Amino acid sequence: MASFVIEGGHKLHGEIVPQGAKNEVLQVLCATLLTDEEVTIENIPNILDVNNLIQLLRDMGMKVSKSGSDTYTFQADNLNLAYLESDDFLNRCSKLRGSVMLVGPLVARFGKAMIPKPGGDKIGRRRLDTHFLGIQKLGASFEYDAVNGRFCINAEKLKGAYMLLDEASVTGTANIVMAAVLAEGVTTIYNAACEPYLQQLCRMLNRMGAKISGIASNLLTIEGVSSLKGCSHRVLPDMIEVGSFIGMAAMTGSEITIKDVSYQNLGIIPDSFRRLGIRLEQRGDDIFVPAQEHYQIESFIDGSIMTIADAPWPGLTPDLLSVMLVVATQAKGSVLIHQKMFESRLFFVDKLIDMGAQIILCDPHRAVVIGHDRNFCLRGGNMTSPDIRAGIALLIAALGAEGNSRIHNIEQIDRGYQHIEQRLTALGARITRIE
Ligand SMILES: CC(=O)N[C@H]1[C@@H](OP(=O)(O)OP(=O)(O)OC[C@H]2O[C@@H](n3ccc(=O)[nH]c3=O)[C@H](O)[C@@H]2O)O[C@H](CO)[C@@H](O)[C@@H]1O
Ligand SMILES: C=C(OP(=O)(O)O)C(=O)O
Repeated sequence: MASFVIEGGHKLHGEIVPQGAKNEVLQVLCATLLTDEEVTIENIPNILDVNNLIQLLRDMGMKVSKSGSDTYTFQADNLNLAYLESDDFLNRCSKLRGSVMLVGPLVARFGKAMIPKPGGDKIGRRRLDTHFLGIQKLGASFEYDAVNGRFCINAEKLKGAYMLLDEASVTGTANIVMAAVLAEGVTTIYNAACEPYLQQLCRMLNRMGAKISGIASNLLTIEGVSSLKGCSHRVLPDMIEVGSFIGMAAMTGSEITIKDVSYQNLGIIPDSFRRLGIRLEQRGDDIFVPAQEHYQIESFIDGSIMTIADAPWPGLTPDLLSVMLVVATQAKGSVLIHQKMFESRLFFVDKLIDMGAQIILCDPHRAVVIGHDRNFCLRGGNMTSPDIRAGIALLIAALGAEGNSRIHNIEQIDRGYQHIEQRLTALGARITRIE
């Protein structure tokens, strides 16, 4: 397990460019399975989760060629479907949440798919009912093979259907959409998730010849087509990285410009940081965060304590709450951080409390942060990153702390943040990777 050693207390300064969005890439990579023609994707980040999925596709027989530093072309014209039965396939899928989205395209194009319980962060229950119920509605059968610990999905033919999802699952909606584009007839998905990740997937599929309408809403209508063709696609900047950098600037009192953020696709994220008192300016398509010694958390209009809570898009993504919680530890005022979706994502606050933060963990979903207004500086600590976003949040805490910190298990951070120590070192951070 690799770790980071961080010398805290240094101001950062300069410009940083966000990588392509991890959660979008995982979707569009799976969608390349839907055609035998070439699909070229630009702005693919060099991160563990994405590299693992690309390798998985290669092992399935996908032709993959790299035509630029972040551009790849994929062609699924001669897949080895027998590989899906192998232990190697199941082992690799079980390490990666995104692998669950192989089911939709495989069942749509080849009539069968195989999947173990997928990996990803251990941040609470992560059920797959929405995926399975949706694909079943299209006519596929699901069987759980307890001996090999895998789900086997089969369909002679998929047929369009109406469905009201039990929850607006991000990867669930992507999976169903990818199955429905090649189904016969019309599929209507109500209570669909509509994150920019999904909007991008649907736009790419339409460029491939799919007929999806209602993009960006929670009601998608998909008219099935018999085949899809190749296309080119550019991945949006990673909104979670953008939010992480806003938090990092605030926590370290630094002036940073985050370049080319695709501001119109950030939704409520900038305003959510503003509610913590953080000033940020939109400059063209960049975000400028000025150096701020103090920032004051707003109250609600009736004077009651601010709550920052997650919700399905266009609500606030749960993936930024850990960062916002850390930032609040040095704000003036108090805030309730309410992580509604996941029940095991806030336990990392113990580490922040050890560093001197004032936090009350009310229950697994809710933590109250009483900001220090920089009257007390967090002290460096020795900690382990439990999940990707707690990992980056702890890194931000360490950058703002006095003294040295060590963060173990940084593979969690590497899952989603490209060359993070080099990019932050270029801004003036002191981070060393210890293998
Ligand atoms: C690879 C990928 O894209 N991962 C993202 C994806 O995971 P993923 O697609 O796995 O997450 P889901 O959207 O399915 O659900 C996340 C959690 O929220 C709960 N839930 C979901 C919808 C809802 O309306 N109500 C509700 O309570 C679910 O029960 C689950 O516990 O979306 C999550 C929610 O934005 C993000 O944290 C993950 O980073
Ligand atoms: C929870 C996340 O990732 P995954 O769904 O891949 O575990 C995340 O990106 O914050």
